[in-house]
Amino acid sequence: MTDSATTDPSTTDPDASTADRESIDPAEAALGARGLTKRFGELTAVGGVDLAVPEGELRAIIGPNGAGKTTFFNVLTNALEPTAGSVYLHGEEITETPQHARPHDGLVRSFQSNQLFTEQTVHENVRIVAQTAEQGAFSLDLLGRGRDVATERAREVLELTELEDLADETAKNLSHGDQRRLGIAMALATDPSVLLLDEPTSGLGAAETETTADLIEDIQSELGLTLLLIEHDMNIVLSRSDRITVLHRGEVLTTGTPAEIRDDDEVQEAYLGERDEEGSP
Ligand SMILES: Nc1ncnc2c1ncn2[C@@H]1O[C@H](COP(=O)(O)OP(=O)(O)OP(=O)(O)O)[C@@H](O)[C@H]1O
Repeated sequence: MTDSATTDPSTTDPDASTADRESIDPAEAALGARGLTKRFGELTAVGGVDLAVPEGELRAIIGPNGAGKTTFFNVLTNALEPTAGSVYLHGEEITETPQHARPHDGLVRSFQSNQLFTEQTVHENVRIVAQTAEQGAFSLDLLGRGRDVATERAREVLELTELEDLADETAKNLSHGDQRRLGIAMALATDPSVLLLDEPTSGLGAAETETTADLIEDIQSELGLTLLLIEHDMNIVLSRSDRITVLHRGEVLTTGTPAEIRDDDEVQEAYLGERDEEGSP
């Protein structure tokens, strides 16, 4: 885990703005956002969010249902065009970069199960993505070098994600948890520097949740990736994240270390308030 707690001004200044709670400027972060906003008509799903994730940090994004987490991911990747604000990747502004070009810059989101090539093997799924990522470098690839590089990359990624034993299995036959793992492997095949994971453990049982969390921690430490993770499982969030950003009604409620977030009254109120509104105990 990265030790960034010592530079967190929110520990000394309770009135610090949300931007001040970040230890660095968004424009200098591995992944940054400034004033990022997405409106759907009258509804502001994401309203002026500032985020600055340093290199190598595992940052979780949490918040009650409807807080804007998925919309925030969508505007970071330009799957949805932001209404306002800026996005930065390794110090470069990428707000105008189209969605399809962002993996080339290193910003990648894990593949969802509906994006798998279900009739292909696990190895083919990863190789196809690796080869597509290589295409720029090997566009006149008459000797098939791109395919060789992609095959080798797929082998490395399957080893890293512990999918080698399932390499020849057809993707549609995988368990839910292994399909999630394959979605992460496919993202890694593009050689990202910043990886976005949207609820990687949702719908998984306790054992598969733990193995997926172990995998996420392993790939972060082995590849030195910067990771942004939307996650509902608070045990995972509190035990695995370096820092946590809490979204509430489209805005950053606070950012802090797991210990700070666990003890934050405002965070507890946000979650409890939401439960009250839903009528749950
Ligand atoms: N395409 C859309 N058109 C209109 N409203 C939308 C759209 N996408 C999301 N919203 C609304 O924006 C708000 C934020 O939704 P979002 O899915 O980003 O929240 P979330 O924090 O990811 O929620 P959950 O934890 O339930 O997945 C919600 O009120 C949602 O209904």
